[in-house]
Amino acid sequence: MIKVLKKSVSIYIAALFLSFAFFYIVAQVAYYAFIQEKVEDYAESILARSDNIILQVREINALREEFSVYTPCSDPYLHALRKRLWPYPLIKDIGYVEDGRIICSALWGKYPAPLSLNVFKNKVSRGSYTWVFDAMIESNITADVVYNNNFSVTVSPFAFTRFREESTRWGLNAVVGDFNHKQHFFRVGNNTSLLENIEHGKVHDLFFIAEKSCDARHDICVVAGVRHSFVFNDNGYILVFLFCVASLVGLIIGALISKNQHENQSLLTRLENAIINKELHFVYQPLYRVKDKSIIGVEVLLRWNDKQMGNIGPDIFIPLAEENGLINKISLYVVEHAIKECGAALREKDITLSINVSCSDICSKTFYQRLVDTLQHEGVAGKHIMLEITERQSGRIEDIMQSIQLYKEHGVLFALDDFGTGYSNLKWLSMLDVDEIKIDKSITDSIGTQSINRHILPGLIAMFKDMPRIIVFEGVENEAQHLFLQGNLPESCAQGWYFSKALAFSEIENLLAQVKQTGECAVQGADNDAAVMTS
Ligand SMILES: Nc1nc2c(ncn2[C@@H]2O[C@H](COP(=O)(O)O[C@H]3[C@@H](O)[C@H](n4cnc5c(=O)[nH]c(N)nc54)O[C@@H]3COP(=O)(O)O)[C@@H](O)[C@H]2O)c(=O)[nH]1
Repeated sequence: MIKVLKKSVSIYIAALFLSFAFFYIVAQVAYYAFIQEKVEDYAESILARSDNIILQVREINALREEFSVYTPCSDPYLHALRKRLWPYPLIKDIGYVEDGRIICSALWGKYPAPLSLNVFKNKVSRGSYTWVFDAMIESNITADVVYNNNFSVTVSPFAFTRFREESTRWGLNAVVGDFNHKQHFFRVGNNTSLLENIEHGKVHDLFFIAEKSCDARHDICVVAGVRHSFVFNDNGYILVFLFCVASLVGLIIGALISKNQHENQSLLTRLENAIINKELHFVYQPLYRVKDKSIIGVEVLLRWNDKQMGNIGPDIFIPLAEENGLINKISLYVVEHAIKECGAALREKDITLSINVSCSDICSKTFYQRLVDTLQHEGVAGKHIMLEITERQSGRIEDIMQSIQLYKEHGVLFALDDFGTGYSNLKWLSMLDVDEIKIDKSITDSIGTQSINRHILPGLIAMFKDMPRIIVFEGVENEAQHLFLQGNLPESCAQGWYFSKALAFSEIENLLAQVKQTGECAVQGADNDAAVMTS
């Protein structure tokens, strides 16, 4: 009980941990993508704004001729400047420049003392324009001014306010420069020196997201960047939300796994008890020779009828037994009880009993000894037993090859099951000394259909025609399949619902008796079959 409880707790802890890890990673990746997009938008918006300013400056500059009719700095001149300035939201002022000094402007009128633009150091010359960044126009008033000849345009200090606000809010940085980033015009943010270093490849920082947006027309580039913070540093609500979702998902997954484990565990315990209490029983499916429908043997198939859970198919409990180390116990049980049940019929009718075994059974000394002892005890010759193996329960093929020889000393036969599937293939066929090859139902199903497997059939038939092995087609369900086999491989054998479903032992006894009484089909032994196939 404590063990089960401990296991359940571990499952819940693991599920919660994985769920937290999953949501944490997803949140981080999503947040990274979000921030990257934001930085991209930021760079593009600054570039668009810069482009816009340049266009407005050029536009105003192109109209300068209309002021030339007035005396510079006269009232009509200033009035014309103000009128021209009005429709440009990103331009704050237009001024008249003489010898690198602004004499008057639309906003300030005539300057009491001309404003010398030559004293400012933060200057960039671009063609006929000179940009002066952070020019101090009045005490505490700075702005970017661009001028050429007698004309200056002052960019609104609020043109980039939005970007400064965004910078404060998200920690964004931007550097605006020329296309090759040799000249930097202006910067936004507190971490622009790191951004510049990253941009110039001097520093590599995985956690700094940088994006570039350029416009070749205006020879301008904006590099924007931000240090990637963890999603939870920025928003506690997201942390709480993620914690709740991850806990819920973790608990649901934990409960599902626990339930599944519990069910499997109880099924396993039930199976263990069923073996101990001999509650498993057998049905037998006959194998027929195709050409005359005579019975050459029977395959024993295990059935389990649990008192509480009802019928549980071998496709469920055999894999469960394989996964949990119970398959050997099951095989021992089958060998002992099925040979005992069928012993007389095998001897009298000279047929084979096919038994599904796992590769680990064949290599097990206990299994070998139990089979030999049972054969001796029941007085059944080894040639009446056909052990069916498949690569599904794989083992070392060299060990299996060796073990097969031991059984062969007692005349026991071997069949390679499920041939044509991934579990049984030519490599195994070439390496193992088997007496019978059972062609998987998926190949039989393709007879007379458009299935892709039908392309395999002609090759298989050609290959098996000359092969000294008993060939059994599994899962024959209709007459068309039977007729096809009769026409193409009459010496082969078949098993399937077309002939008979798996029957209780008493029914098999009746069937064998009828066959003998009516004399329709001669019952032949495996030895005869082998002889027929080789001839
Ligand atoms: N190791 C052991 N494996 C065993 C044992 N008993 C059964 N099994 C394996 O379980 C798988 C499912 O078996 P089962 O449900 O019994 O199905 C068998 C036949 O009923 C089915 N079959 C036969 N003819 C037809 C048909 O015409 N149509 C159709 N849809 N199904 C058909 O095929 C199964 C037999 O397959 P095979 O063993 O490959 O010959 C199955 O893998 C069994 O091997 C056991 O005691 N030990």
